[in-house]
Amino acid sequence: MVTASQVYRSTRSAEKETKSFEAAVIQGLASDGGLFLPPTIPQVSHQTLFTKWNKLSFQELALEIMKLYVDSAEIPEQDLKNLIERSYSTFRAPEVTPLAKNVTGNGENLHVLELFHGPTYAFKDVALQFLGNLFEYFLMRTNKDKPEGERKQITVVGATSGDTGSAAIYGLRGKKDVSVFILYPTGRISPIQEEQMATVPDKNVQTLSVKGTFDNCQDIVKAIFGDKDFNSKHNVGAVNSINWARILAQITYYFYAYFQASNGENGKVKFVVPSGNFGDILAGYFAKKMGLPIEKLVIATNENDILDRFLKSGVYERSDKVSSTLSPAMDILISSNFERLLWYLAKEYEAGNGDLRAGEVVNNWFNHLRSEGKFKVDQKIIDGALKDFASERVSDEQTTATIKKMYEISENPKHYILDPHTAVGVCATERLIAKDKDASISYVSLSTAHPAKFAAAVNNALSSFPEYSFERDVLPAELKKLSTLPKKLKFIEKPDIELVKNAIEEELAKMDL
Ligand SMILES: Cc1ncc(COP(=O)(O)O)c(C=O)c1O
Ligand SMILES: N[C@@H](CCOP(=O)(O)O)C(=O)O
Repeated sequence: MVTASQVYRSTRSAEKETKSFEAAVIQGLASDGGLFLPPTIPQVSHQTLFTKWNKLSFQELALEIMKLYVDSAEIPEQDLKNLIERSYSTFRAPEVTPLAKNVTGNGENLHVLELFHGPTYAFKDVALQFLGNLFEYFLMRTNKDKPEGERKQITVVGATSGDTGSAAIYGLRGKKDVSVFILYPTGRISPIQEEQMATVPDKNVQTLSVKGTFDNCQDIVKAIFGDKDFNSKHNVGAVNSINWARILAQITYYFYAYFQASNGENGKVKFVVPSGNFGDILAGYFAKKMGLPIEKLVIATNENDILDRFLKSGVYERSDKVSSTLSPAMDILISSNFERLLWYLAKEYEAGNGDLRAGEVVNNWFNHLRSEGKFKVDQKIIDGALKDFASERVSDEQTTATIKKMYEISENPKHYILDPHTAVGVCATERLIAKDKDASISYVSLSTAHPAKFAAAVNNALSSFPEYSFERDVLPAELKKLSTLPKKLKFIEKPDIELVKNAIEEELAKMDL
């Protein structure tokens, strides 16, 4: 029997009908421009958490969590188990997302959750290795026994500020009946991030370098989803955290890390998440609402601080200009996934727990955002958000200082090197430790990328140390060789949807999928 956590509704929907998991994943963005979510978040008892789940492997946890959101009539348990096993077999760490415990070694209980052991050295791999296999699973089932020419094909279109792009490409490269087009802002990602995308030779992959910002790219992707003719002609698919499967797959490491940090007990654990599009920490929100007793979810932003400003003012307002920072993957003006949190808050505090009323409230807020560039919520919404979230804003100067300090003081291991996004989180974590003065609290700071992806920021912080060498201490051989490979890139001279659609159709015509 399908449950209310295994069907999906748009954050802006006033429709009674809900969609299946497969429909939500394949469609990506709802036709009303909203994001799909489960109207009810499933609950897990403390007994289950602390007598069963606390003993499970990453893969076993992923299965137990995903079963709660996917009806077995849609994906039989054994198939889901196989998808999970295959998705995480590509990770370099047997634990998939290992926790570096007590990194500073001075009783601060500062643990670093290493999410970068996947194929592209960023946390996006955890979801996109799974999503790539999920797309393939659904397409193979849809196309079973269909002759060539009648098979359904998906045209995945994504926007990246650096990491989603390569993770999506590595998750979908070479897969049958799928083409992948990734848009990124020219000159606003690191050299290695560009090389990771552009050096993939697979015929079903094309990277588009767009002269503009990430927000321009994200707006174009959302507009393409809204172009009914183009979408119905090409079956556009989403790999950004627009796609619910991205959030679902990221829930696992919050449970896994909590149990590692608390030694499987019911302890006080705070998670600090370097945030931009809000997809990563939103998965932590689902874990918390499912019953994992997380003390607090802390949003750590760089100078692009819409999330920090909202929690402190209740105003969700797009800044005029995006700041280029040392943590470019978070150089985002509008956090796409925040809408999902707002729906749950609207449902609880504005809509009398009504799904459709919540959709109306969210729709109104985003109509205001579109027409006036901002909207303000009632204090009860903010008070509700603050029960689960806190936020900190970290400058570039503080980011660099944190990379330097951690290199100097870390004990487990010594000379621990942070990428700038992780450093934003660790800086925020150290503020919490100083503020809380509570040795009973464990702090899990998410490390969202390997430092090798951000050479400029890491070298800027550490080059004064005579014993430090980026080539020797940071850069893995498989990333080092990328600079020697030919690049496959297409330049789009301005952030224009028609130029992008034409480029996609030009390349599709050449692809023999
Ligand atoms: C390395 C890195 N850290 C942090 C973030 C922020 O994650 P989210 O966008 O899910 O908030 C991103 C991407 O956005 C990223 O690529
Ligand atoms: N920082 C992201 C931006 C897109 O975020 P997503 O989670 O919606 O894919 C990136 O690395 O591209």
